[in-house]
Amino acid sequence: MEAYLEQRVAADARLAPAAQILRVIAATAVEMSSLIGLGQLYGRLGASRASTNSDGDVQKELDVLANDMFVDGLRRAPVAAVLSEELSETLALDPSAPLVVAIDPLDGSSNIDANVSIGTIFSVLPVLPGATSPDAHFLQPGRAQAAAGFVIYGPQTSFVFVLGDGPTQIFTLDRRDGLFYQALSSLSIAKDSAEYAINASNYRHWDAPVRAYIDDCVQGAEGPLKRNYNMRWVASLVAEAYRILLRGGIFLYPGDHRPGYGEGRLRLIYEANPIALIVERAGGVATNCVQRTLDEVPAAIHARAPLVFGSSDPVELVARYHSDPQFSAERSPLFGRRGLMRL
Ligand SMILES: O=P(O)(O)OC[C@H]1O[C@](O)(COP(=O)(O)O)[C@@H](O)[C@@H]1O
Ligand SMILES: [Mg+2]
Ligand SMILES: [Mg+2]
Repeated sequence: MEAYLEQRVAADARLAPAAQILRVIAATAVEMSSLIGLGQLYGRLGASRASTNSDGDVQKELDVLANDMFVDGLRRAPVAAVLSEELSETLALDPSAPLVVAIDPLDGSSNIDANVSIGTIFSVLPVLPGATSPDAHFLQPGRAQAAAGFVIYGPQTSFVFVLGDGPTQIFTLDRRDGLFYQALSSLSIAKDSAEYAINASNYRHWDAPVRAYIDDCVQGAEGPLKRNYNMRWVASLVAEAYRILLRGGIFLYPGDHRPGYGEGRLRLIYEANPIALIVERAGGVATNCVQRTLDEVPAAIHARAPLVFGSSDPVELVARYHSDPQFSAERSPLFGRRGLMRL
């Protein structure tokens, strides 16, 4: 990985600060990977604490440990401020630094004790000239990101990132020497796929267009989409994103009618935006069901956003279900009934 970073910085010296942040995150991820690998031998990392995070979620031991480890690491990088899922307010670091970092230190917390893949997601933004508060740096649309990425701690620990205007990269940790090596030389998300990921237990809470799309997937070859689908739901965004990068598919976490879930569950700045950049730079599409995620202007530092991403064909199809109910009616005689009953 070092050779890749050096080569990019040699070609464009302006990438040096972001490259330094990637190095620090990679080094911290190596430590995280080995302690996660110890599981119960280290202690109950998945145990709940008495505390809650910025969003009211009960914090797990590993959420807090991961937050402390990454924040400590970022103190050694050119970072002006850190926004973390686990901190209610932004943390000011080096006021002369050119970049800020938003981070979900531990993604997929519900999977810690279950020995299922979990991860770390981060977004690097340039400081906003003339910002009147530390929060203002983070309230930029995701297209402004200077770098972004995630680490997945699974059977393999891999570091997936974008630096500057480069394409998505995947480097995998060789646990024998503690270094990351390039796993794939070029990455391109399949344009189409018959695999979808959604938490279907929320079906009754979804809006009509999401229900219509999933209904049509479930009908398979007998339905309007005329093909059989397969479903996955890991409940770790990093694991769904990694799978989709490798073999295509669509992920949906839409807004729904549960209290507090009008904008879904995922946070725009440190979950949706970095995943969206990685997906776009690998040829995929990411939206809030209708519009491009990277064009959304965050309303608040911990704001949520509906997130749909993956292969371009199904993601664009979901947008059509939302923007044009007639489209669904034409495709599916069932939608007429759905429309009458539910729209
Ligand atoms: O439990 P649900 O509603 O299916 O939500 C699962 C989603 O929540 C998350 O766990 C949210 O992330 P955190 O674990 O960082 O809060 C995502 O990784 C995952 O996609
Ligand atoms: Mg998360
Ligand atoms: Mg988290």
